Amino acid sequence: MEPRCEIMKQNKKLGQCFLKDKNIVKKAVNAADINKNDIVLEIGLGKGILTKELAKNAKKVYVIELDMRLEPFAEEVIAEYPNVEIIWNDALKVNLDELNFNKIVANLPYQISSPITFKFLKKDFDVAVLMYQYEFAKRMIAKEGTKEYGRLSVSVQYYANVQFVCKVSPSAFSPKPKVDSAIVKITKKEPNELYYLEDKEFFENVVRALFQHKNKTAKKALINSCHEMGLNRDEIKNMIDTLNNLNLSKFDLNERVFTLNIEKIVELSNMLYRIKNKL
Ligand SMILES: C[S@@+](CC[C@H](N)C(=O)[O-])C[C@H]1O[C@@H](n2cnc3c(N)ncnc32)[C@H](O)[C@@H]1O
Repeated sequence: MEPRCEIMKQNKKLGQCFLKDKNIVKKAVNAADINKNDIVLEIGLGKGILTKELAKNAKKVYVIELDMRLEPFAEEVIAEYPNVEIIWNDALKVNLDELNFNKIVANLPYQISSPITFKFLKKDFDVAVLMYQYEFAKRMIAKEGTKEYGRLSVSVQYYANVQFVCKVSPSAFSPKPKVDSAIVKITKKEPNELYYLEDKEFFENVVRALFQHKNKTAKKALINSCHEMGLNRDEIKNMIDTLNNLNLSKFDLNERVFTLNIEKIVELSNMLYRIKNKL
């Protein structure tokens, strides 16, 4: 008998464009180099096309899926691959610390791309191979000086090395999405590879403040978005004066924000933090 889901209406709000191209599925699994020691986390079961390929190669696969209408597909997958465990929940609400995985592979629901990526970056893992909307992937891997470089690029590349695997056309999915997609490979940096930060939260606030005005000079961006750092205009102006007087920094506050590399942004954040807290 045809599974119930064959007549299920796919929910676009849940990003339900399921993969049908097996070559793309294999590319994702190969990019993650899945082997029998791996415990893999996948977000979004769909009809299980990616889950099955992962389960064939891995020791165990956890899949977090929100839509319980997909249960018949889950039953079919588990009958064939008992090393699959489905967690019926919103991936944004699941406590990932309770799952012991070392790799992540997923054709993500694009509406949660940003929050789920930041949730992953807080975790330790060997590698994540993830499908994103193409434009989002380009922003993730963008380098300073390009038009795609922004808050996402800095926030992700601070914690991880990001590599473009391949572009994926709408015809790889059913139904076809209106946009191109891309597979990206994310490798977390080791703690000793990370630039030293005085304060993570303050760094995030500085990045947010700067990239609200990425075509302006760093000085103007900081003044215009001072509230993002919990400061008023006089306070930030005084801090900038102090910074200029110190004349220690490796950068020029008259540089445009989108030309600042991560090292310079970290340095700027640390200097401002020290001035603010009189350290
Ligand atoms: C793009 S489809 C991918 C499905 C399947 N892995 C594939 O490649 O064909 C995204 C899947 O994520 C599920 N989903 C959407 N939002 C979710 C959320 N917040 N938490 C968990 N699953 C979610 C959808 O129901 C859908 O099955």
